[in-house]
Amino acid sequence: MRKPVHLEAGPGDIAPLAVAVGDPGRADRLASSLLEDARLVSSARGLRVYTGSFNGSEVTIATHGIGGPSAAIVFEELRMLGAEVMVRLGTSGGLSKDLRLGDVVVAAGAGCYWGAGGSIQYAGERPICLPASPDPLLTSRIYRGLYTRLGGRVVLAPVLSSDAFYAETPEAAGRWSSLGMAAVEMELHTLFSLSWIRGFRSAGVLIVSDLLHTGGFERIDPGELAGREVEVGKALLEVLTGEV
Ligand SMILES: CSC[C@H]1O[C@H](OP(=O)(O)O)[C@H](O)[C@@H]1O
Ligand SMILES: Nc1ncnc2[nH]cnc12
Repeated sequence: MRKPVHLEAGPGDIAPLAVAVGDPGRADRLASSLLEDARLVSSARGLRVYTGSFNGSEVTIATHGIGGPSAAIVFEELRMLGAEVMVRLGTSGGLSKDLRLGDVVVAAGAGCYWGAGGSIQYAGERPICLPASPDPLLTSRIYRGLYTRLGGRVVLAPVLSSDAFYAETPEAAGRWSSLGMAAVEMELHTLFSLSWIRGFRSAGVLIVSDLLHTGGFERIDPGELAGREVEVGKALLEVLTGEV
């Protein structure tokens, strides 16, 4: 197996259980609010990675940056350093009219534009469609655990991983929604595809931070999002480190 060339962490710095986030500020918040004895094990390129403990279990909280290609490098290197389970805790734009700001989407799968996110380059010379599905048992456990802990504001549905945040339009959002996807984000197609290629378990949990179906790109208040990240992060870590 190759050695990491981006993360500065070494052997023993990464826990088997990793929560991955796009925003380094979210990694800071989750580590300081939820982990005991958190230590910063990498900050190369501003992608801060912490390892500490939650409920007596060792956990890594890692930043993967924005977009599939950046995220793929971090997922690959976390795997090289010993991660066996990776759960992305991200934000997303709501496509389904049933979603409100702050709701949570647990990803049942991820679509993408053909060739997006760097994933296609893993598919070989005559590209095939990679299976972009999370670990089904882990996903079911997370969905049930979050539904109970977050008072039901949780849906289980496929999402779209886009490569172009500012190219999204209400029309595109309507089309994606009509194809069955509840929310749009940017890295889960890459995470799910890689999980089967590299042999780790994955799942995706997304807080709805903006609504695309309203046409106005309505966005959550930053303070409310920060609080919701910690609330959802705590519930997620309880599920991931608990029994069953
Ligand atoms: C809001 S900019 C796009 C950025 O946000 C989403 O996830 P995260 O909040 O974890 O960064 C999306 O997937 C992109 O990474
Ligand atoms: N509209 C959106 N598109 C992609 N990623 C997002 N993350 C939060 N909102 C998003």
